[in-house]
Order: sequence, then structure tokens, then C-alpha cells
Amino acid sequence: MGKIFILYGPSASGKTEIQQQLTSPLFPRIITATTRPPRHGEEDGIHYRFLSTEEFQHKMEQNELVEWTLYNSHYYGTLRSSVEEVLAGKMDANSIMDLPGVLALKKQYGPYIRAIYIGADLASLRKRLLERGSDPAEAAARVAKAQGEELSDAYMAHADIAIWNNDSTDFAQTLQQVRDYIAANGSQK
Ligand SMILES: Nc1ncnc2c1ncn2[C@@H]1O[C@H](COP(=O)(O)OP(=O)(O)OP(=O)(O)O)[C@@H](O)[C@H]1O
Ligand SMILES: Nc1nc2c(ncn2[C@@H]2O[C@H](COP(=O)(O)O)[C@@H](O)[C@H]2O)c(=O)[nH]1
Repeated sequence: MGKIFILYGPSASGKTEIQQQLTSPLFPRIITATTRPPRHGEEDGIHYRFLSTEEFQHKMEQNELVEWTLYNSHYYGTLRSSVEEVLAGKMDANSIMDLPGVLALKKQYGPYIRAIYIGADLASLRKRLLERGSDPAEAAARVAKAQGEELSDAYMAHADIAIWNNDSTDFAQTLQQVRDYIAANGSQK
């Protein structure tokens, strides 16, 4: 059975950047679904499955989602079929979720789930969110969520490993730490 390595942590901590470097045909990414509008350059079926609220709610009602969450007023969720495909196969996979998603998957598939917390200090998060050019109110909401919740010990306590990706640290080193953890804990080791 494949394992799923979930990257979680505050918005703009670098999860997507790390995921892009890790993902390969032998270590695929689980594409999750959301009702938030695509950002510039994001494509349906590549970055997310972008769904309308009605489409998302229909999947919830049909029990097609193994977990779902509301994050800054938008739905995000993981298709049951995408998780079961990994668990039934031989290859490990990666995904990005918030803590409720991590907890839901650990509860249902505990031995096959590993949670990697990716953190960054508030100054790095603020700078990156502003540079991303998000709506200022949304960027402020994300910073507040990081400050109030996602940088807390309680939030990161559910991680199997916590790795820091501050602006002052070398990204290559951060990435290597993630790679080393996956190499030591993957099902192919
Ligand atoms: N070590 C780093 N130093 C400087 N910039 C970085 C570093 N790591 C990531 N970034 C930049 O920070 C921005 C946010 O990164 P990324 O999109 O990977 O965050 P995220 O955790 O996936 O955010 P979200 O949860 O909101 O999707 C990107 O522009 C990325 O290039
Ligand atoms: N529980 C889940 N959380 C998810 C899923 N996909 C993404 N996420 C989380 O949402 C935030 C915000 O994402 P963004 O793309 O709008 O910046 C992200 O940091 C993840 O933590 C999911 O399927 N389930």
C-alpha cells in the first residue's frame, strides 16, 4: 500500500513550492478540489479541481469526499477515489491540506498517513502574501489565521516532523530535509 505525505502549515509557508519540487511520476500529487477562484496561472485539474459551490456540495452529499474543510470562506476537499487509488497502489503520493484534513485522514487511514508541518515566521509569511498580490483583505485574513492558529504549538503538535522555511533559510536545505524525511519513511524504503 502507498503512503500519503501531507504538507500542512500556514498560508505562504512554501508548501506548494516544496510540492512542485518533490512531485514526479513516481511520487505523484493528489489534486484536491476547491470552490475558491483560480489565481493567475492556476489551471483546473493541475493545481486544483476548481468546482462551483453547488458541485462541491453535491460531492459532499454523495460521500465522494474523504474530508473537506472551510478555509477563509471557501470549501476545500479531497476526493475519496484519489486517496483510495494511492492506498491500493504501490507508489507513495503527496498532498497539501490544513490541519482538519490531516486529522481526518489520520483518523481513517492512520498507518499510511504522514504529516509534514511546513512553517515560516510571520515576517516571511506577510512579505510573501503581499508579493503574491492577493486581495489585501484576504492576505490579512491569512496572516491573522497564521498568527492566531497555524503557528501555534497545538497546530504543529500533530506533525510527524516540523520543517522551517523562513526567508532567511536556504530553500535547498529546507527541501533536502523534506526529501530525507520522505526517503526514510516512504513505503519503498
Ligand atoms: N524559502 C523561501 N524564500 C523566499 N520565498 C519563498 C520561500 N519559499 C517559498 N517562497 C515563496 O513564497 C510564496 C508562497 O509559497 P507557496 O505558494 O509555496 O506557499 P503555500 O504554503 O503553498 O501557500 P498556500 O497555503 O497559501 O497555498 C511563493 O511565491 C514562493 O515562491
Ligand atoms: N483540508 C483540506 N485543506 C486543503 C485542501 N486543499 C488545500 N487545503 C488547504 O487550504 C489552504 C489554502 O489554500 P490556497 O490554495 O487557497 O492558498 C492550504 O494552505 C491548505 O492548507 C484539501 O483538499 N483539504
